[in-house]
Amino acid sequence: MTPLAQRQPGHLTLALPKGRIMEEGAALLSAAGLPLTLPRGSRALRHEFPGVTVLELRNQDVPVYVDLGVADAGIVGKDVLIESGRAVYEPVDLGFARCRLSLIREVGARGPVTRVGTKYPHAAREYLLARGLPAEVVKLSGNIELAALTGLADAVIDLVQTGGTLRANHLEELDVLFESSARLIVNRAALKLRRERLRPLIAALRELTSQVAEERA
Ligand SMILES: Nc1ncnc2c1ncn2[C@@H]1O[C@H](COP(=O)(O)OP(=O)(O)OP(=O)(O)O)[C@@H](O)[C@H]1O
Ligand SMILES: O=P(O)(O)OC[C@H]1O[C@H](OP(=O)(O)OP(=O)(O)O)[C@H](O)[C@@H]1O
Repeated sequence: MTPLAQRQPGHLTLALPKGRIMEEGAALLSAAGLPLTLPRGSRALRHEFPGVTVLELRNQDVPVYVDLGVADAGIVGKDVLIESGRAVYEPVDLGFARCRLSLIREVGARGPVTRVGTKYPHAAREYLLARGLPAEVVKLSGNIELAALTGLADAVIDLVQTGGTLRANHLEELDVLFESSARLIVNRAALKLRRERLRPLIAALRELTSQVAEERA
């Protein structure tokens, strides 16, 4: 991929994560006026449309591609953005993929928290440090709640939305670290170099998401 400054200023490169954000994210970008129709079942990782390229990435890689300027903008969960520590511009809360990052234990668990399993080690360490809890943090990759059920850890820090996973596994939420939703993120240099493409996109997404917020209220 050509570096930011060498790509045509009128062309946008967007980073979208495969998984639960992809479909709604692409639909919002289309509603905001970008000509995207992502193919279903394709193994292609890069999709070309008039004036727009979409890169299909893992969630954690979206802030990296945007911060390093390979993508001009992207969509990612606030949880992943916080964990990445990347100082990208975050102009729009898109209002979907709402969930919260929480401290979770087995119902009725007693004793000190000495080891915590999580996919979010930076956020977890910061949280534990702020509370003076000297627990070890173990980085895991999925089905995080199993760590609390099996004794791998005596608590986990993971996402909660409906609470269905907690109820199905006899777990309880003890504290909320932060709330999350999908965000538009933008490379700061691209905001200047591709101002005439990015400013209208940001404005359209703000307009669309404020409509969504009004409909919800
Ligand atoms: N149960 C949920 N309800 C609503 N939003 C969620 C839920 N779980 C995760 N999210 C949000 O959606 C984002 C993407 O979730 P998704 O399930 O696609 O990721 P994943 O497949 O677990 O990630 P990875 O790429 O690490 O495998 C998360 O970063 C979070 O912001
Ligand atoms: O409160 P709930 O509505 O049950 O949602 C919370 C669950 O959703 C996410 O998992 P996901 O289904 O994405 O699987 P994962 O563990 O592979 O990320 C998250 O990690 C929780 O396990």
